Amino acid sequence: MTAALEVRGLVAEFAGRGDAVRALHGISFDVGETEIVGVVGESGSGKSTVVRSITRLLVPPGRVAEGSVVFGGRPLLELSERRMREIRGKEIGFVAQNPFSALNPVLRLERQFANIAKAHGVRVDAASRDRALRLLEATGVNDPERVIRGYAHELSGGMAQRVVIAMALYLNPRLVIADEPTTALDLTVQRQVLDTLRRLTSGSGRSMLIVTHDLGVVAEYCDRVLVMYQGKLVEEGPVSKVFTAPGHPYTASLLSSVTGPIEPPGTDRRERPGERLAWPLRGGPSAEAASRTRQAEAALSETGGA
Ligand SMILES: Nc1ncnc2c1ncn2[C@@H]1O[C@H](COP(=O)(O)OP(=O)(O)OP(=O)(O)O)[C@@H](O)[C@H]1O
Repeated sequence: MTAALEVRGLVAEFAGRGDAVRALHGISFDVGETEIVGVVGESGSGKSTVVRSITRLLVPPGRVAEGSVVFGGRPLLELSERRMREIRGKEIGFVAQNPFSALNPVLRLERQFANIAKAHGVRVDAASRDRALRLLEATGVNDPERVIRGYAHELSGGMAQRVVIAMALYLNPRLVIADEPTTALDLTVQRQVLDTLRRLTSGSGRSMLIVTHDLGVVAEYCDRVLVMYQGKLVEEGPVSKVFTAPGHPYTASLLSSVTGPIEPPGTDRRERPGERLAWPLRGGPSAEAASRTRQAEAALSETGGA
């Protein structure tokens, strides 16, 4: 598979009073064209630092000390900030955890779409507005014409994240990077937003790198998984393989540490006590995801997580 993104030997550190603290210890991985890759690991393992390093959004005291990131043949870490800004938004769409931090509170949403277009030299006209409306509709925003004339504060969290996804996809990026895109949302809307993200990603030849702490999300939505532990990539591979036969003790413990069922966002656990990873089987989006889930379920019982 051709790689959309190639990360090699990424080392990131945070400067402190004394020695710099190393947050990433030489991370290497690829994201293939059209692939959805999940990044999992405990809090502090470096997931967000990977994403920020790749997108060059790591701010001081953080810095990338070593390594390379090649996207579409270009070395991202060596580009000027101006060139990087052109790539971000146009070729790489970014969806952050909190949608309201990504939206401007004082500008109407249509103006924000127009600003994205303008910043990338794309003509702002009826056709570009129409494209924003169609994308909002595709992300599940009701009455996009009304919404686009309004402000961020008028939106629920779920609707705001749909708007952010529409903005991230507005200029048709080849790669979408999402850092815990549903963590800030109510459980009831998390799954709808993830379904939207996947539909608009995999159906259109895009690749996605998604950071999540939710193994159920990985089981259902991702092709491959990267497992991080203390700033290192300890395991990577197809979800079906890693979840059924984890090769690293940390992955096994991550799987076995799931003490309750891995559920779709919004599921009332009391409804189905004892079930594990069974949710895509109940009207889930694809047979493939269901099969992955069955495999993960088997892995959980093998690793003693029941
Ligand atoms: N601004 C900062 N200053 C100093 N150290 C930091 C800073 N941000 C992150 N770190 C350190 O870098 C390491 C990786 O953090 P990072 O936020 O990437 O982890 P994470 O896996 O995304 O965690 P979480 O799931 O909680 O978001 C941690 O040890 C953290 O303490």
